[in-house]
Amino acid sequence: MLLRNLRIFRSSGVISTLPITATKDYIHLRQFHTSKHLLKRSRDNKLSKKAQQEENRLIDKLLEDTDADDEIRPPSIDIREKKKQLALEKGLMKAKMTRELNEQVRENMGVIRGYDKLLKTDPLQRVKVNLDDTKDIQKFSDFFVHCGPLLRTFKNHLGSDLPTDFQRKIFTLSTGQLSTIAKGDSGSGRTMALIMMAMCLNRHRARGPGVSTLIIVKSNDLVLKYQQIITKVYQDLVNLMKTIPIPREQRLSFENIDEEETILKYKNINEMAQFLYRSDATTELKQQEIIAENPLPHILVSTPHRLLDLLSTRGMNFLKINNVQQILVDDFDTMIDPETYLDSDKTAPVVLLLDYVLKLQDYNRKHRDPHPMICFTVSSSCNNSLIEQIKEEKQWFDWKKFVPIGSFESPGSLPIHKSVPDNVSLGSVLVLPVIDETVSENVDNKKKTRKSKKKSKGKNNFKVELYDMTPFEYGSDMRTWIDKSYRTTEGHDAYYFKHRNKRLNAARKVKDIGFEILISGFIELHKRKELGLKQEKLLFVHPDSVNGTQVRDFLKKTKRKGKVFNFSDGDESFFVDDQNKNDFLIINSSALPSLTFNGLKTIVVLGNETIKNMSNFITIAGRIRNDKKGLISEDRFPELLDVSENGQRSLASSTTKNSNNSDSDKGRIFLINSLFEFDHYDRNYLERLFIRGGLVDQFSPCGVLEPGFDQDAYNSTFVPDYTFQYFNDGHEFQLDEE
Ligand SMILES: Nc1ncnc2c1ncn2[C@@H]1O[C@H](COP(=O)(O)OP(=O)(O)OP(=O)(O)O)[C@@H](O)[C@H]1O
Repeated sequence: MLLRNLRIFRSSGVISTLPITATKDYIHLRQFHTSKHLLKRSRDNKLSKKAQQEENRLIDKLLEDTDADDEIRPPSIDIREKKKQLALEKGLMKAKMTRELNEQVRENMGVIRGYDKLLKTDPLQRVKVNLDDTKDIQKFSDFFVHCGPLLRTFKNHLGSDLPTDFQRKIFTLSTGQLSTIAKGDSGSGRTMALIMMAMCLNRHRARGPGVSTLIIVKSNDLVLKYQQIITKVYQDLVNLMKTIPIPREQRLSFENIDEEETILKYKNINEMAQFLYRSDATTELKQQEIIAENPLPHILVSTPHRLLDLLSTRGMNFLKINNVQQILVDDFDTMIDPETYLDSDKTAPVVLLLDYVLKLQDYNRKHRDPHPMICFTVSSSCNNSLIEQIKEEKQWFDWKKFVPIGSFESPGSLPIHKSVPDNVSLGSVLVLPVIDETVSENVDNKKKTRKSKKKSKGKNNFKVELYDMTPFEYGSDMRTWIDKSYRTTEGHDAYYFKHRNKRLNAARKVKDIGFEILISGFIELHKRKELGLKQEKLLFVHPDSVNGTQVRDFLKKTKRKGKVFNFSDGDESFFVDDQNKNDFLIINSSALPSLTFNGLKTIVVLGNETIKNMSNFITIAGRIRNDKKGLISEDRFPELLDVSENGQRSLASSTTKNSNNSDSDKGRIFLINSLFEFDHYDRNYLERLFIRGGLVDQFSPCGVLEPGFDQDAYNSTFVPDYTFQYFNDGHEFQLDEE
């Protein structure tokens, strides 16, 4: 073989001699390299066409032989294989790098404070905020250019031009039209963020006419809240523009904005924004008339129900939402099943609406951003399975332009930081009804006097005793918290809700008595001077099974006045409005999301049943604000876990307290349950809520512990079904079913 090749080379006239040495391997190697080298040279030589053909034929043959004959192929240098291998590795490396970068972006976006130049990946390159790295404080104007006067109006409205941490994150993404599911704590400025994003948006010219921002909110009250804020800001803006005492042209250059690009181009509020909610026939008709006159408002705010009503009765030509630039959903998780999210038997109206609206969008348009930007705000109790489900089941997002805000992964599904802020303490009161001998004697006594008859009329034949529920000892071991929250068969929300529903199906009369016990308990509590409840205005939160007027009527017994919440009456400012002489504001727990009650310090919750689920619990507690603006500062949500060297997690900041709320800054929640009904499952539900809320601070309002609580019997009802194991770094653990 070797000799044959040598002959070929000689006959091609390219070489005359080839060094042959005694070592076989050396010959192979040397020959291989030399052959290749000479082959290349021979191709380069200017031979006659015929000679070249012959040359090529021979070269090809040689190459074939080279490939076929292992003897002359150097054992470890197969160039083609090597090349393939390299290409593969390069590809893999590139994919790995892209993955790593994406992960880095995703992680960093959770804590992003602005534009980080170093992370040059697709999503971040889209972010247009070009912040000076040395600048720590960003203002609204860093995110929204061309909105000078509007931002000035917002500044007047909020008393500040500094965004909250949550707002910084969501505004950063919106500058690049990046979609998000944004997790935010109570009072982090979520609602205001959406309002600003809608009002400061300049519609892409290429999109043509249409509704620019569709905002979907849970309740009628919330639509009214959006209406109130948007209308006020718009009016203030119009007034501001009227008062600027310089000619229009100069005014524009002075402000360095193009006025036509701002919302001032809309001639009136109806052109700028419209608000849809279910109401009486006249109001609904009025809403339709406004749409008919102004079919393309810049902003459309609606509840899912009302928009579905309109789309099904009037069709999509009536309301042009087929070409929106942004879809913003406030408190998305409160509109779906809070436990199973989309995996529920019933499709939630908001899901139906999003399916429909997003199908309507014209994806084939040839402008740069055909897919609308979508932002959902969600509460801090949401976990990763929400994003996973939406990814699996829905075509809503363009995932290439999606970055979540906040951490959806958490060790053991416990929150990384508190979700019930530490400006709130909770006292759990148990009410024991005791037969009141004096009243029952009077009732039984056939020979009652007229006076005693009068006295017993309308009075219960029981009195009440109040006790503190035994506070939960959280301990400092994270494994115990996880065990208690997730790993017991009977200690699950689904199990508890079934149990609770059975009780809710009881006869009306039984329920009424239960309710009466709770209110009587509150009346007794209210008398206790040391709690100072008589000097305060209180928020009364009640469950669906009673209505506000019932609660108000019962509360008359305290000789203080109550008012059932009505947004239109300006009840958000109930606690700071000195003109309002009522003492109690009464509201259903489902109506609470997104309401801001400035000055609120004390909440009374009527029974476990009022707390619908974890997210509702966070919402109730999140109504108490420690800041005059109505925000809750970030440091009120401290980290829950402190990972020590041995991988054990120790309690970072929260402890059980047995005080009557000595911290004057703290708000109080009085949760009232009837000892008559309160069983292990109720207690366990609370324990899980308290742990998952971030080890809620507890206080003891009554100073007397409940009688007869058997801690061992309770513990043995909720035994963990799983064990787990820590990895060295203390973060990871593995569940093993026992
Ligand atoms: N950047 C800001 N500067 C000052 N005040 C603000 C700012 N953002 C919002 N606020 C005010 O803080 C209060 C709460 O804001 P907002 O309702 O947006 O919070 P939220 O996160 O939606 O609260 P919730 O827990 O009710 O959902 C409002 O009165 C609002 O006007």
